[in-house]
Amino acid sequence: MRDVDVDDAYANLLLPARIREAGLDAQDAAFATELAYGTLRWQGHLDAIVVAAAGRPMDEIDATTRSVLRVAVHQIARMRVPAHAAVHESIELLGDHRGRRGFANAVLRRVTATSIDEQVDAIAAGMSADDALALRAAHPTWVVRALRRALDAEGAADELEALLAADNDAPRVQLVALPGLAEPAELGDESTASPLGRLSPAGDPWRVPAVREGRARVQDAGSQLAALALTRAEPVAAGERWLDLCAGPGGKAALLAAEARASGAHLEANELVPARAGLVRQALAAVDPSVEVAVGDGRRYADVDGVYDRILLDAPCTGLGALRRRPEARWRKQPSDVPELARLQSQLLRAAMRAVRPGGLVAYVTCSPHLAETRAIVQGAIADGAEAVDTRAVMTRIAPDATLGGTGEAVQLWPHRTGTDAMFVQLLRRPGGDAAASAR
Ligand SMILES: C[S@@+](CC[C@H](N)C(=O)[O-])C[C@H]1O[C@@H](n2cnc3c(N)ncnc32)[C@H](O)[C@@H]1O
Repeated sequence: MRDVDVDDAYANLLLPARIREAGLDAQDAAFATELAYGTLRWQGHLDAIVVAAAGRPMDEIDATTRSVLRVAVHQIARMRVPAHAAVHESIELLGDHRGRRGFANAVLRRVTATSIDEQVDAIAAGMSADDALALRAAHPTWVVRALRRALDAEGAADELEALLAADNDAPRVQLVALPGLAEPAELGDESTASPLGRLSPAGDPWRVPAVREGRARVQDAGSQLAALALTRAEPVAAGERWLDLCAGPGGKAALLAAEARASGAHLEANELVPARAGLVRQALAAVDPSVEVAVGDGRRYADVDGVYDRILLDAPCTGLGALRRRPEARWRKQPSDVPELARLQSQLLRAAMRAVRPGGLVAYVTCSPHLAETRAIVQGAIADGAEAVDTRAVMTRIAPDATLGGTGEAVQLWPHRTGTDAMFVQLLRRPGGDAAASAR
């Protein structure tokens, strides 16, 4: 917790390694995971309780004590750990540092003196309605507002609380059976929104042989649907050239590569960050090691005119649609990230629309429902001449049972409806070319 707090470590990379080092059994590993991920998801909420009890802001509490207090209050507020046990174990984590122990003891005595609900009600009194909702649902207020605007755009603002609750639920791991290499039935019995997907059986997904053998992967069903929208929008002609423009770490590239192999298309991948390009190569190794992975800024494809038949632009974004999978992410993002990302997204989409051939398809995808990263970017491309393809019709054909959101011809998936991350998908066609070229 301290490494995430102080060094900006990623919990989902750090925790599995720490659990392995500690040699925890499955039950203790599950408990440690809920302690860490739950505390990180609820951090803003827990901090408000700690600050009220401590009478000082979090940044005036040393990092170790801060982390210990958050974990302790999470156990008291949200897990079924008896308060005396949570307090005792937490204080022990502070070793023999008398100052920290005394302070933490005093704070936790206050926290355990009344019910958590009463404390939260007292903190919320006098707050604006948005701030109070943000406190109760443990999201920053600007994120609550952005999510409400995105839901409101499709007339579903009344689903906001359900969405916030879904963000706070630990999601089950979802798997994809790579076409031509594995069948979904090999992965388990519980289906997902994707025709290629299954919920991972409880425990480590590596216990599933197809996952160990690289024939299946961990992947959210929303990501699967986004990739399939591009590959299955219309028939593939042998020899088509596909590009995954922002491919790292390679989840969708692996699925695109399997789809390309099955249909006689050729995939190329590109990624800005060299280390992430390495992850793309790893992801592709079991599917098609011959896929070329270029390293560089995707905006340079603006100089490549009309070369590709299909391009996936899974754009760098705020990730506000995947908050349930990245426990600490919501507290790290800033509203000021949005305009900067939107500028990059527009430039990348302009490059993709140039690099695709006339009549070819670009899938613009984000794992964020923020309207500035979704609708506004697509509207910009359409103003520049791109043609919107009815993505809803394509997705309905691929996933007939999924409850699709979105406005116009775009698809917006939602965790509380489809059990997926909140992926946004819009297929765009470069004007010109002829219909025959699309179905060569
Ligand atoms: C949303 S992620 C892509 C996820 C990937 N499609 C997958 O399914 O695993 C966006 C990626 O774009 C990369 N990126 C950021 N800026 C870029 C740029 N200017 N050109 C190319 N890639 C970029 C990021 O490093 C990141 O790996």
